[in-house]
Amino acid sequence: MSEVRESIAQARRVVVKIGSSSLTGADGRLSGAAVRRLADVIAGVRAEGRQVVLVTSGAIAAGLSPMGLPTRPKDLATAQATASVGQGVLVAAYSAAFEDHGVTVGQVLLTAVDMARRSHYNNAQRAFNRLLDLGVLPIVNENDAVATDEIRFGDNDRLAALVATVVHADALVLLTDVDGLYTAAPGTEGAERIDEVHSPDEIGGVDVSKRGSALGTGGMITKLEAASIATTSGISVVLASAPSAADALAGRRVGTLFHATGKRDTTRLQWLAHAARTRGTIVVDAGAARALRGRRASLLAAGVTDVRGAFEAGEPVDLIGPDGTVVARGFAGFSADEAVTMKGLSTDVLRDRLGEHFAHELVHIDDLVVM
Ligand SMILES: Nc1ncnc2c1ncn2[C@@H]1O[C@H](COP(=O)(O)OP(=O)(O)O)[C@@H](O)[C@H]1O
Ligand SMILES: N[C@@H](CCC(=O)OP(=O)(O)O)C(=O)O
Repeated sequence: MSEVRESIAQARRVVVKIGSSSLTGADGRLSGAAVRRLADVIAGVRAEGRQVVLVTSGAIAAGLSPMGLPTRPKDLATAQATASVGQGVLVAAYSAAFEDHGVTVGQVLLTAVDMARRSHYNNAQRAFNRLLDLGVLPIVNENDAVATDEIRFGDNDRLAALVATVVHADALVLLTDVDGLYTAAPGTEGAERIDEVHSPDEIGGVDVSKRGSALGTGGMITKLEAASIATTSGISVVLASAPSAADALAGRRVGTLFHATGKRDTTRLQWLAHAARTRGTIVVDAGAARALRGRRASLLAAGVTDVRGAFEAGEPVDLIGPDGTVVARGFAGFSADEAVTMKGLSTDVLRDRLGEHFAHELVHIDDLVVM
């Protein structure tokens, strides 16, 4: 067994994600020392000529003190306000820490829609590429201040995996408060660290049900989802503890390595096929199902017989045929409520009855993947 994980050691473009639990002290507040330690490690990686995108949680944790709050707020509005205050504090802490290394940082705040809709996705991709070309370190977080319950990721694990696909990263390093994936939650008797995962089947029996820390949101479940998104897109993943960040990035045998299973340079559509949780279902007639299977056409409202679930425009939906089999997955061009009023109508009728805005595909051909 090789001592160095080449897929990580050789990675030229790396997305590093750090969770709230690793950025906070015992009091649950942002730890300046933790921010500086991470900045030291990332500056070292960049000095080797590698490019890094940092996805960092911690906005809510950083907002607790200025807002005079003892614990993470439960209601969405207060969480949004706290994140809005804390995000500035968080990025200021990183800016100062990276300035000591002569590294300029740029803040990028994303919502789930930015990762789903083609136009937003392309826009984000262009911004990342230019920041990296200019030698800037992009610092990413979810745009918590405007993300509603329906559309928010909530955890940053899946966001980090999607960012890794957007920037065509070679590797994704997830830093957390535990030194890898265990066969059961750490502390459980007999739980052992898993060194490498070659395929999802190997970890089918792993218990990830135990929640993470009070500040972290996703626990291990969202980390495994993130690993699945990235590895099926050809990106190797290491899950490791924050103190072992330097070793993890150097490819030393710390944490858990998830080997890439898919091809590199996949698009957001492969993510859609493999890992997206769909928010609803659009039932199509036999003709539309044939056209979709032949990858010949967008889905028009005329071919839709039923709409199920509650989805917003831009969210992933299953497209199923009259026999109930999933034909394709796509990003909906309209919300479920809108789709219900549009179903079965031709484009001309939609234009006449509902106006120009509705005279469009329900799912554009560029926004769907045949299953
Ligand atoms: N099988 C498992 N292996 C490792 N950790 C697990 C497992 N099941 C649950 N966990 C929990 O997941 C936690 C990490 O998730 P979380 O607190 O959300 O971290 P972060 O803030 O870094 O996203 C660990 O502290 C651990 O308690
Ligand atoms: N966007 C939120 C992060 C949410 C969160 O806690 O994520 P994580 O710690 O990665 O599970 C914040 O900055 O507070």
